[in-house]
Amino acid sequence: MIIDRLYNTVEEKGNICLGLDSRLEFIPEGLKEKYRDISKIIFQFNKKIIDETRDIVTIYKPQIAYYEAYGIEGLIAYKNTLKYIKEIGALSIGDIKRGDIASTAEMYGKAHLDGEFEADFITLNPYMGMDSITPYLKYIEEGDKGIFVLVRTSNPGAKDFEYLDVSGEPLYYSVGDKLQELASKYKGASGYSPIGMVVGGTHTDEATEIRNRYKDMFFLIPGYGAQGAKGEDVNLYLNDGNGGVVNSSRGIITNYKKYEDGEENFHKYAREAVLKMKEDLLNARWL
Ligand SMILES: O=c1ccn([C@@H]2O[C@H](COP(=O)(O)O)[C@@H](O)[C@H]2O)c(=O)[nH]1
Repeated sequence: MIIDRLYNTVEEKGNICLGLDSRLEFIPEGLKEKYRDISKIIFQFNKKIIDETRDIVTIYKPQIAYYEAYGIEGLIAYKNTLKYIKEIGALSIGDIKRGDIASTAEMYGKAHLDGEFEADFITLNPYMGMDSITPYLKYIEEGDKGIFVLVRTSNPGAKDFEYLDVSGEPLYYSVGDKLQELASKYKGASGYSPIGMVVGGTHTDEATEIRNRYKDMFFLIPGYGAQGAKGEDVNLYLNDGNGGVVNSSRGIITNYKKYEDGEENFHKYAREAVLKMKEDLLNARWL
């Protein structure tokens, strides 16, 4: 199962999920002058970063908004990035956060777990209910794919709805419990399911409770770096160093901007940021 591949890659390389939120403002001028076409500029930026980090990164997560924003050219870059990640034998999360009625969800599944935008995992928004999730199960059963569903997100606005009281508990537990029930039907050798949860690393008060309640769920943990979460925060969401991948996007891909020679060496500074993050996570584990 894809989740066992992810689990084993975490054992081998650690927890880093590198977010490819590759907006043009984040791309060095030299690369823009060299390639000119937006699709090539973005793809070459991603490729250089992937090539420089593939031995220390567990999974790559392009966020589709950063590609859609540039129209067809951006989507070509999105497609080619996912294709390249697959070609080199690395893992991908298509961060698409879709959620719609079943007949529409079927088409999202076809596009993002099978079609031109095929990724190993995709992110989903469960707000419309479990019938917006079930159309993706056939890709888990037959296509060896996985999903990460939003449960308690990293943004400040998470408090607006996700924390609303439902029978004495925050709403995110209603979502989490339903997902855990569904996930229990699909378990890999690692003990985890290809149905995982998105749990932001920026809120820590409830971290231990969430981790203990969903001990057997694999987490995608955004919020590290640019949004303020630190190693000791995100570590609360891991299970002895596994059971989750920690995403950082801006913190890695724009690290080069801090250096005078950054533009020519953007990929090297991305690697530096990954190494620093790995060390931070490792230190947090032994605190
Ligand atoms: O709760 C969530 C869910 C998804 N994200 C996504 O993760 C990255 C974070 O980027 P940074 O630059 O590291 O802040 C981005 O693609 C978000 O769309 C999230 O932040 N929080």
